[in-house]
Parts: sequence; structure tokens; C-alpha cells
Amino acid sequence: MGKMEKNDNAVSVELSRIREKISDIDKRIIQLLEERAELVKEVGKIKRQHSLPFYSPDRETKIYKMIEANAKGEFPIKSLKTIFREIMSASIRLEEPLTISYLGPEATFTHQAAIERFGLSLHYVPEESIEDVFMDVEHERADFGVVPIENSIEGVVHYTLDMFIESSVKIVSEIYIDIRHNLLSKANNLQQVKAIYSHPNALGQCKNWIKKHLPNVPLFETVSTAKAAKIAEKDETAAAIASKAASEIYGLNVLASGIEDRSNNITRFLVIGKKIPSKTGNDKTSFMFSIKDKVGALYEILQPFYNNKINLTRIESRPSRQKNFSYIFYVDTEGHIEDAKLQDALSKIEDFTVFLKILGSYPKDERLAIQS
Ligand SMILES: O=C(O)C(=O)C[C@]1(C(=O)O)C=C[C@@H](O)C=C1
Repeated sequence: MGKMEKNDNAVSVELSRIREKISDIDKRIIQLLEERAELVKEVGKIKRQHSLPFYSPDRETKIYKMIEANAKGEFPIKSLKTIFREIMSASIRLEEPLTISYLGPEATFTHQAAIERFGLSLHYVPEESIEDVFMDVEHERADFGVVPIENSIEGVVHYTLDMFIESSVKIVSEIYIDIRHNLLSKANNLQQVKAIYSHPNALGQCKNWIKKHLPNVPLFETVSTAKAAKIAEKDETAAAIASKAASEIYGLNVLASGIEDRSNNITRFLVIGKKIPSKTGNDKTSFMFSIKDKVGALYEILQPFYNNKINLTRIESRPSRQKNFSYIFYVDTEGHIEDAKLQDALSKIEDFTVFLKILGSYPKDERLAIQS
């Protein structure tokens, strides 16, 4: 036997020895997941008996916090969170295969946000408009809906704000997504790319990168980044600028990621449902009101929040559409609707409002918690 062969043998013995240990651990992980599934089914039964929502954002937030507290760093926290995202997704499915409606088409950033919040085991329905997503939840064609609410560059999504005026749905969760553009293609490298397709906004946001890396490749505009990915799926010489989700859905290679010229393009999405989740201790509450047409009314409204030391994280005004020059205010505050000080502030402003509507209390998204 030659020296090399002998070495090879020793290496393969060593590999087998370690792999056996890994297999033992894998079997234990499977066993533990099966035990976990039994318990999840019990939770599901109780939830069914008491008409409680199968998705519990407050509990999920606590599980992510538990991961942060227990992880020793050997295995990346980001990956642990992704794995638990999928464990909980499969668990929800075991309890009840929920339907999630979102502003489509497939592979949009809203789709990406939905998957990031609910995982891959649930049933997703793309809708053509924000209104359709609200209607799906309102009429129980979907258990939850996902819609964009604001973008760090383009501002508030008025369609979404306006929907809350009439709708009875509640905000149950928020999701922040870093809008990162990727160059996706069936091609294996940049040299094979002969055309770039995308929505005009995305093409514009990646202008410098394209000029630097693919200066002579013609650009073609599409109605959405998802449509561009569909074209790239069919044509090996085409590339699309689109979301990470699009690469998974259309089986495309990520030839380059984060190709946007300006970083810090963040979009906030809301999950809408029917019931306000319980308090986690790190929550936000959103509400809407319109004020009586009198001097100092807005001042009177803000005062109780100041007195209770409640932080208002956003205040947005919209024309009410019912009366000329009357406005509806949309406010995000820190805290949960069960908090005594928030209840106190809200009860004090009632006298000064024509209408006051609580839109929801939900766990604060530790920005990009799953990605970080
Ligand atoms: O604890 C619950 O409420 C569950 O339904 C179980 C579980 C889990 O897998 O841990 C699943 C889904 C919920 O969104 C949160 C947690």
C-alpha cells in the first residue's frame, strides 16, 4: 500500500468517525422536533377550542429572544433564527394550514416580507391591490395579510393608511426589510449576460453599478421586478434586477447582490389579522383619529402622551375624504394597548376627537431581527 493510500484511508476513517457523531446528533434533533410537534399539536387544540389565532407573533418574538439569550456563537445566530422561523412555520401548519394574502405578484418585496415573517410552510396568495389584501382578511378568505406601509426613500404608502379608515382589521405585526437589489440570471457569470430587465425604479437605483460592471449591456423596462425575473427564467442570456425571493422562486443564480447605488433603502410592512396579539413588553400601538375643528385641538391630543411619557414614533396626516380640509391623523406609539399609561392617554384624548380607532398593538420589529 502506497503512502498516499494509507493517508487517504486514515482520513476516511477519521471522517466516518466524526460523521457518525453528527448522525447521532441529527437523530436527536429529529427526535426533539417530533416531541416538539406533539406539544405544538396540543397548543393547536387549545387554540381551536378557544378561537385563538394559530399564529402568535408575541410568542414568536419571545422565542427569537430566547435564541439570542442561549446561543453561544458556535452556530451563527442568524442561521438559528432562520431554522426556528421554519420550525415555527411548519408548526403553524401542523396546527392549521394558514393562508397568507399579500400584495403581489410573486417574488415582490412584500412577498419576501411575508415569507420572512411566516416561513415556507404556509399557503401564500398574491393579490393585485392593497385593497384586495384587506378584503381577503376582512372576509376571512385569508387568515393574515401583508402590505407595505412606508419606505425610507419614497415615504408613506397612502393606499394602506386609507384602508384602515373603513376596515375592521388589526395590525398584528410589523416587518422591516432592507430593499436589496440583486442581479439574477440562469447564466453563471456576468460575461454571459446580454440584456438586463427590471422595473424602471430598480434600474434607476442600480445605475452606477450597471455602468461600472455591465456598461454595454442594453436595459429593458418591465412592469415589476418579478416580471423581469420571469423573463430571465426563460432566457439564459437575460438578467433581472429583483429580490432575493425572486431568485428562489424562479431558480435563478444570484450573480451579484446589494447592487443598489444608495444603501439604507428600507421598507416597513404590516401584517394584518383579526385579533390584537398579547403584550411582549416591547410593543408598538397604532391608532387613528380626527379632531374637532377648534383651536389647540391637536395640542390637547398630544399633551396626554407627553404627560404619560409615551414616545410617539410617527404621526402622519391624511385628508379625511369626508369633509374638505378635515384631516385624519395616523399615529404610532411605543407600548401596548393593555398598558395603563397608554389607556390613560387614549381616554384623555377621546373628548377632543371626532373619531378614534385603535389599529393594533404588536411586537416591535427589532430592525431586521431575522437577518442580523
Ligand atoms: O406557542 C404557540 O402559540 C404555538 O402555536 C407554537 C408556535 C411554535 O412553534 O413554537 C407556533 C406558532 C406560533 O406562531 C408561535 C409558536
